[in-house]
Amino acid sequence: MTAPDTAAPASTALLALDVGNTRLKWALYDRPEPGARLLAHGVQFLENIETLAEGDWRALRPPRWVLGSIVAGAGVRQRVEEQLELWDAPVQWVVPRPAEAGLVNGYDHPTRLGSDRWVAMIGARQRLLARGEARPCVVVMVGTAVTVEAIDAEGRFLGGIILPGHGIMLRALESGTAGLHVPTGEVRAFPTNTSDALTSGGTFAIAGAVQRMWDNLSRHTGQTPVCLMTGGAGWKMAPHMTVPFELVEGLIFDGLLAMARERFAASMPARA
Ligand SMILES: Nc1ncnc2c1ncn2[C@@H]1O[C@H](COP(=O)(O)OP(=O)(O)O)[C@@H](O)[C@H]1O
Ligand SMILES: CC(C)(COP(=O)(O)O)[C@@H](O)C(=O)NCCC(=O)O
Ligand SMILES: [K+]
Repeated sequence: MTAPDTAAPASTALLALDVGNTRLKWALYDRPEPGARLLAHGVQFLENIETLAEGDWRALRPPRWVLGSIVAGAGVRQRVEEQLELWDAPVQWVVPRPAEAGLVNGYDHPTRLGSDRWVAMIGARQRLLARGEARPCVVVMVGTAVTVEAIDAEGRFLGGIILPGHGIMLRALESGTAGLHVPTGEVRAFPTNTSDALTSGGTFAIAGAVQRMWDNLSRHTGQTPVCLMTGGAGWKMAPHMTVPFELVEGLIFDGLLAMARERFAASMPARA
């Protein structure tokens, strides 16, 4: 039996969430698969989560599915879930698996990997495959923390590193010393004042860490890796990188769409 043409079409919209330690990023798509149309998107600092249901989300097309990555704590998760009560759609929070969407998880305990790292790597792998580049890949995420992951040409996540982001590095130095309370400086090759010394130090630490992982992966695979960089503070690093890289927005959302296809596409209404 087919539904009459006059019936209102059921929503096939997907709300994708990326909840980090500083900000919640969200994107609403018309369907749960790569290539879906972006209907709306936004970002809120975690302290403003309570405004979402009455604010940004109020007039949205109601999603049928909600798929999210969260690395913030249980309290934040609870607060996000309260806002999601606006709709009937239950939320699925990603838990990294041993393998998913073409990627194999090399972590000792796969579920202990940050879900944002797993989802971004799936997004990176999909992006490379879509353009026919099954090459080793370094994935850099510059957020509250910085993560640098290594994936080989076959889609195996070999391992990755975690280091403090710009803000945490500065706050750590400020709180651990007497003489480092200074304004933000410039990145210089040879800093000659405290502000520039701190800003350059943090930037070189991140750029150097990426260089090191890129070298490790080159040596391990014997191939030249692709480097994809994403995250809220990626633009700050872009002028100072020492390996060839691409700054890509929304790697996490690419990953969430690929996972959504595997989870939800089967329950999509057949297209005319
Ligand atoms: N408007 C902005 N101005 C300056 N820095 C920003 C801005 N937005 C984001 N950032 C930087 O990006 C980081 C947050 O990036 P994001 O990817 O949202 O992190 P997370 O996923 O950890 O919440 C902040 O720690 C800050 O360094
Ligand atoms: C490393 C992270 C803190 C990064 O968080 P973010 O900067 O995106 O807020 C997060 O991915 C996390 O909590 N990971 C769990 C531990 C791990 O990945 O090994
Ligand atoms: K993140």
